[in-house]
Amino acid sequence: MHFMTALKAAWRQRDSLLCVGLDPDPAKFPAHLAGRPQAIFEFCRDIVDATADLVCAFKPQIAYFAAHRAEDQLEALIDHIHERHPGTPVILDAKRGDIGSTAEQYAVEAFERFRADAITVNPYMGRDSVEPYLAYGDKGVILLCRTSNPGGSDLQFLDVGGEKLYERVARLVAEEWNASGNCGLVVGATFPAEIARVREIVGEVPLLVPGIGAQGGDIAATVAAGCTADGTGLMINSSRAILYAGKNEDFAAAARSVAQDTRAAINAHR
Ligand SMILES: O=C(O)c1cc(=O)[nH]c(=O)n1[C@@H]1O[C@H](COP(=O)(O)O)[C@@H](O)[C@H]1O
Repeated sequence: MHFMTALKAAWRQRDSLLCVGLDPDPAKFPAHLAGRPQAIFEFCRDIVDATADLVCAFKPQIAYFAAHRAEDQLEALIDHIHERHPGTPVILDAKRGDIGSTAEQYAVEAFERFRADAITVNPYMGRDSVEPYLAYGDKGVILLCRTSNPGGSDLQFLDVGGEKLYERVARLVAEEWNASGNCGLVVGATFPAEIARVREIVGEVPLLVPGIGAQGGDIAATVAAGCTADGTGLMINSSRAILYAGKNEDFAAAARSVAQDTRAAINAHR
């Protein structure tokens, strides 16, 4: 299924703009998982099973798996999501960016090895570095635009001939790179004014918005700035605040409870 079709269905069917980020850090796992060879998979699987009916997407962050030589567990996790929770889009957060021939390999990795429905990509190297992902017409390509971190301003806020660099990225994506309708943009919840500006530039293009929860972004301001006229258009990501809500064997139930509250807080402002 086309990533955008699945995303729109998930927004509607789950009544949710919440994306749960899967950033597994074994140092923060409940004690009963210590030393288990598949702990990363088991932790994420239980979070996924406890929250799937509440989300519009899951976003596994590849570094948290690769750092622990656990790419096989990432593969198993994405397979699990597709099999047990069909129709739930999986965004592989890899923030790739390289010359075309290398990008082709990254695209194979994301879409064929890991079977992700979408990937995050850094647009800094320009169009030919993004084309290998765009060539998978049914997969989502979500480009960094105005990132949530303080240092994002170092480059993204530079004036590039009468507009800021992040505005140029938004315009390029909306007007040129999105010919197949499979692009999205990353805009941090920590910068609601820029979410509004990006929404103004890109029309209905979906925005992945990390930065609520642990990074302190404002849910009400994010929703007000970024929703489209039909009350959708956003994948609002929270990772640590949901994953580590509980510290014991009931961690998945604790995660569900925070995910429920977060979805309700988002929906209260749509
Ligand atoms: O592309 C991303 O997902 C991303 C972009 C950005 O600007 N800021 C940002 O925090 N992220 C990711 O979103 C997640 C945020 O995690 P929490 O702060 O724990 O909710 C992490 O996986 C980050 O890598």
